[in-house]
Formats: sequence, C-alpha cells, structure tokens
Amino acid sequence: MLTVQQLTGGYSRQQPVIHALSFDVQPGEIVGLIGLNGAGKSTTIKHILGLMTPIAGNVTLNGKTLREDPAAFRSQIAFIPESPQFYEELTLWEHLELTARAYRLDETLYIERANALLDQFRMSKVKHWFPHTFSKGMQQKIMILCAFLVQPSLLIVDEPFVGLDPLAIQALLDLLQEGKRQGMGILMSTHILGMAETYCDRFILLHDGRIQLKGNLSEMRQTLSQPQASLEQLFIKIAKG
Ligand SMILES: Nc1ncnc2c1ncn2[C@@H]1O[C@H](COP(=O)(O)OP(=O)(O)OP(=O)(O)O)[C@@H](O)[C@H]1O
Repeated sequence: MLTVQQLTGGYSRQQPVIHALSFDVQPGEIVGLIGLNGAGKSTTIKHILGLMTPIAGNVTLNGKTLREDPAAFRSQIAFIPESPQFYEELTLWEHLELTARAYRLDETLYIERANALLDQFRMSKVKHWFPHTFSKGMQQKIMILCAFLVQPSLLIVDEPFVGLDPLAIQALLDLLQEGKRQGMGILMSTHILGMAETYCDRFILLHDGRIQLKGNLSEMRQTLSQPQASLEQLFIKIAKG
C-alpha cells in the first residue's frame, strides 16, 4: 500500500537527514518506526505526508505519488502528530465536523462514529468546549478522534502515547488493533519499545537517518544472531553501533 523507495530528504539539499530509505506498509499491519531522538522519524513522516519534498526517491500510496493525484493521495491518509495541532476558534465537535467535511464523510456515518469515539475517550461532556481549555492529554485526544473518525487506509502516528492517561492508552491500542483487523495499514513511531514489540508486526530501526535493521522480530533476531533478544535489546545494540 505505502511504498517508500530510496527516499533521501532533509531541510537543505546540502545536508540530507534521511538517506535512501526503502520500506513498505501493507494493509492490516502495524509497522513500528523506531529510532533515537534526531534519528529522522518525524522527517520521514513529513516526507510521506507530502509536507516535505524528497531530494531523491519517492513515496507512493497504492501505486500513485502525491504529485500524480494529490486529492486521492491525501484522502487515504490520516495523521496523528506528536504535538496536538488545533484551531483555537473551533470546539472539539467542530474539529470533528471539519474533518468529516474535508474527507467527505457521510453525515449519518460521521455523527455515529464521532459519538462512539467521544464516549470511548471519555470526551462526550466536553465536546462543545474549545481545545485551549483542555489539558495536554485531552488536546492529544482531539488528534486521535479526528484520525479514527476518518478510518483511513493508511494511518501515520507519531509518538501517540505521550501525555495520555492509562485508559486513553488502552482505548488507542484497541482502536489500532481494530483498524488493523479492518485492513488499515499503520505506521507508528514510538520510543515505548515494550509496547511496540507487543503491537507492531514489523519494525524499521532508524539510526542517523539510515535504516540499520528491518523486519519482524524473529528476522531481526536472526540478522543480529541474538535469538532471545527483545526489541529493546536489538535496538540498543544497533544504536550503540
Ligand atoms: N525544522 C528543522 N530544520 C532543520 N533541521 C531539522 C528540523 N527538524 C528536524 N531537524 C533535524 O533533522 C534531524 C532528524 O530530526 P527528526 O525530528 O526527524 O528526528 P526524530 O527521529 O523524529 O526525533 P525525536 O525522537 O526526538 O522526535 C535532526 O538532526 C534534527 O536536528
């Protein structure tokens, strides 16, 4: 579904921060994007979303690049950013309405989905409140609610658990698994390696902007000849060189 081929990119052409990355995300799987601070995870995500232009290589979604068909490309993706981004002048419910309109969701369908999500994340009572009155975790929930309202083919999630309470973390994990069962492809960047090991099907281990290791846990164990290693142990080995 998502194919990243030889992607090189960064904030200036002279100094790329990601180098020749190649990987894919298939329907019905969660792929973990793992790396130290500054490894290039968010930069990779920005290139996939089309917020940055590759220096070389390309990103295709179901065979098409963003440039070939921007509307189709964007309508298939939802993104949960690392830091909440919202419109100060819109209430939580208006954010959901705006998202539904942007993705052209049927009205009956989105109202039903939105109310179920609000219940699941215990946000029904504040649905007509403005987000600047919310706590950080509640603001993060707006991003999660909007993304799952869309039920995209490809969901990209950047550090989603930061600031969430234990019930919200569980609700998010439930939604990720449900999305996966329904055929969603999910690319998730996280530092919580225990959770990644449990929930991700495959991994991309980035170090200094390059893929050092990828595959499922048993493939990566085999590559490093560490048959019993946890994801965290494999990652530390890679990160320490
Ligand atoms: N706006 C920017 N302008 C210039 N350089 C940037 C910018 N944002 C990030 N970088 C640089 O790009 C590199 C990769 O950063 P990136 O944000 O992709 O890392 P990350 O893996 O997402 O890290 P973290 O785990 O801390 O979120 C770093 O060296 C960083 O300094």
